[in-house]
Amino acid sequence: MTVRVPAKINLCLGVGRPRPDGFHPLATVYQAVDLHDELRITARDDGEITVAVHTEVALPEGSVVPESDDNLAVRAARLLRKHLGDESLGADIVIRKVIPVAGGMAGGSADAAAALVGCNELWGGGLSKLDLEPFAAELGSDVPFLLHGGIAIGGGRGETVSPVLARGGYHWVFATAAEGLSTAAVYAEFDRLAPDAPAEPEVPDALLNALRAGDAHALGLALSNDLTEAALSLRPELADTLDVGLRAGALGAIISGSGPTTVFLAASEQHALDLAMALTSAMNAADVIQSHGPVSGARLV
Ligand SMILES: C[C@@](CO)(OP(=O)(O)O)[C@H](O)COP(=O)(O)OP(=O)(O)OC[C@H]1O[C@@H](n2ccc(N)nc2=O)[C@H](O)[C@@H]1O
Ligand SMILES: Nc1ncnc2c1ncn2[C@@H]1O[C@H](COP(=O)(O)OP(=O)(O)O)[C@@H](O)[C@H]1O
Repeated sequence: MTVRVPAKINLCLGVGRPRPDGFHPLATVYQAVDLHDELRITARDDGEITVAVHTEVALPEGSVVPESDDNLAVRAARLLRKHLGDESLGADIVIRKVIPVAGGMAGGSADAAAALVGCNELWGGGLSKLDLEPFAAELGSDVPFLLHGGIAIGGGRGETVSPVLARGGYHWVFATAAEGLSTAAVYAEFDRLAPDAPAEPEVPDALLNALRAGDAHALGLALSNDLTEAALSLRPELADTLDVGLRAGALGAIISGSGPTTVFLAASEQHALDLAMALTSAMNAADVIQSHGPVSGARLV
């Protein structure tokens, strides 16, 4: 069986001061975008769960996608099996990795969501996506969103998702970086730079109004990310990439999640092509990718 699962971007990312458990309260709006990993999963009846990764993107320096029990897809399969209570259930998982690794686009979380959906089907678990949500949340803060996809508000530490009234589709350009960024390191830098962050961050009304109206120009102006300063402090050169996109007429430019991928909103497919050309010519990105969203979450094909 094959499962396709998208990457995500955060249209806004409001971050509060850390909770007693160390996680940061978030007020974010996720959008799933047309950049997919694919998992082929076959059943085995000896209780073994294996993973192989075929990487179709340049891996950032120093990054690896583990082909071991540390892979988030394997952790997801093991967690589901524990719930189903049958140790003889096994699977061979082959990941075709297209989502940039350690880029702030939730590629590992996407694979975890896909493994939950695929193994549930393969092993006859009979669980709905809603039933899978608690397992998703245990695996990572942005895994529940990737079960559903589309556009959704993320609250709590990112794991509680609720739908957003939105219309229209959006054209995006992504610029990836040669070196990944650790999510935990960016949050730690945020704590250093913003000791007075609010206890309860909020989603800006302007963003929700832009989505309700399907207005790309208004959305471009409303894009925001509270981790920007922290990501730029660790990677100052990302400011140049954001500048290149804005000078080339992007409706908005932000860092994706904890970075280092940068995200640019275009007015049309042709405009996205122009932006992509400008970003490629500037030669400060590892790769430049055109995409669109929203798209649906993890699904069997
Ligand atoms: C920043 C975001 C924005 O959507 O995405 P990425 O840039 O990683 O894709 C997410 O908050 C990342 O979510 P995810 O990658 O699932 O994080 P987790 O595995 O739950 O946690 C990894 C580490 O990030 C920090 N963390 C994560 C979420 C959160 N609300 N507060 C945190 O402080 C913690 O240090 C934690 O140990
Ligand atoms: N299936 C997977 N795909 C990608 N990374 C994974 C996977 N399983 C574990 N990881 C680990 O998670 C780290 C974060 O990767 P990723 O989810 O791609 O980025 P981000 O958290 O920035 O969105 C990687 O450096 C990798 O070591």
